[in-house]
Amino acid sequence: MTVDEHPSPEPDATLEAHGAVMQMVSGFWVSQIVRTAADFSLAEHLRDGPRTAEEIASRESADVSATFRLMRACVSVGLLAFEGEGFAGTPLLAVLHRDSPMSVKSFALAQTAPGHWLTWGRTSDAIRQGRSQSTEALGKSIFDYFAEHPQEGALFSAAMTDLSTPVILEAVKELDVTGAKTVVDVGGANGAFVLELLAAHPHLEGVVLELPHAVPGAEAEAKNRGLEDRLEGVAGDFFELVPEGDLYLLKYILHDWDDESCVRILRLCRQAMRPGARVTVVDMVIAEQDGGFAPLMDIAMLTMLSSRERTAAEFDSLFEQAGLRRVRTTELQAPYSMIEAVAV
Ligand SMILES: C[S@@+](CC[C@H](N)C(=O)[O-])C[C@H]1O[C@@H](n2cnc3c(N)ncnc32)[C@H](O)[C@@H]1O
Repeated sequence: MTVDEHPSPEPDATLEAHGAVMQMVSGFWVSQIVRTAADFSLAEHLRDGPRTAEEIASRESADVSATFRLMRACVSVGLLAFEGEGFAGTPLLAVLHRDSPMSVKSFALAQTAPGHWLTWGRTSDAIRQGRSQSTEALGKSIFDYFAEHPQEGALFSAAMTDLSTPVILEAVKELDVTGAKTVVDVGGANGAFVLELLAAHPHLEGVVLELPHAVPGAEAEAKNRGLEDRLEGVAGDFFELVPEGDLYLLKYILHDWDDESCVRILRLCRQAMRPGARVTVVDMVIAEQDGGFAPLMDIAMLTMLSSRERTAAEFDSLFEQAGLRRVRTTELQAPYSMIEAVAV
């Protein structure tokens, strides 16, 4: 049905629906307000107690009146509360602190940085054409863009740690590493997954296979955690060569790629696997009729990378084509699952 053929007026249109959809549409204002709160380090400045807009503006070299207006808007979205003449942080603000164990600061900054922001602006074109719009928006794929904009690339790697931490903590508890010595984090960004596993199991050694621009981030994170002696950063391309190992971690990797590319990555893991080795995939598992978070990520994957979230059957098909067989699926916090596979 075209728009012109649509019956009008729409009988179900209510004031509540008007308000709810208005709120959805202005969601991007909120994204930018949260980004700016992170950019101006409000969580860090307010950690030890309330402060006035003048104090924040002076610390951040910003306009006083505009800073007041930003902070007032932060009250509207629940990050701040009015406190006397100034503002205090709420529990929501606490996770914008860079040192919070549950920090989402890098994620807030990365999602609103040009690589994602400009590409998301072309979502209608992504749906019309059924493919990513990063070339139109950025002139290249997002990973090539990050290689040319290393600061934004580093921010993305840190954002992946933010996004991943709760899921990693669960996965590490569930993952059986018996018999494994070398763990390869394939496209591991800052290595958050493998480093958490190394911390839990002192007999393990880790490798982060990453694009050259992302390897220093993994090495720095290993050093931060005092694990640099047990982690090797390998600059490479997982479409060309995957290092030998006993356990392969592919977290949020397969959802970045089309089926053919996924099979190629998995086949290279299969070829490099030592006897008895396993591949562990952590990704969302989507259902055909899914009304949760996974369909939103699915659109992000389409728009950014021409890729997708997959059903359990679609993962099985990838494994089969790569000479692997699924042996275990563990549901992590919805909609994530950990899927383990072995060589056929
Ligand atoms: C969505 S992120 C996932 C990062 C990490 N596994 C996690 O879950 O936090 C995808 C990662 O794959 C890396 N990557 C992309 N193409 C690659 C390639 N050809 N070879 C190696 N790494 C690659 C990116 O640099 C990025 O860090």
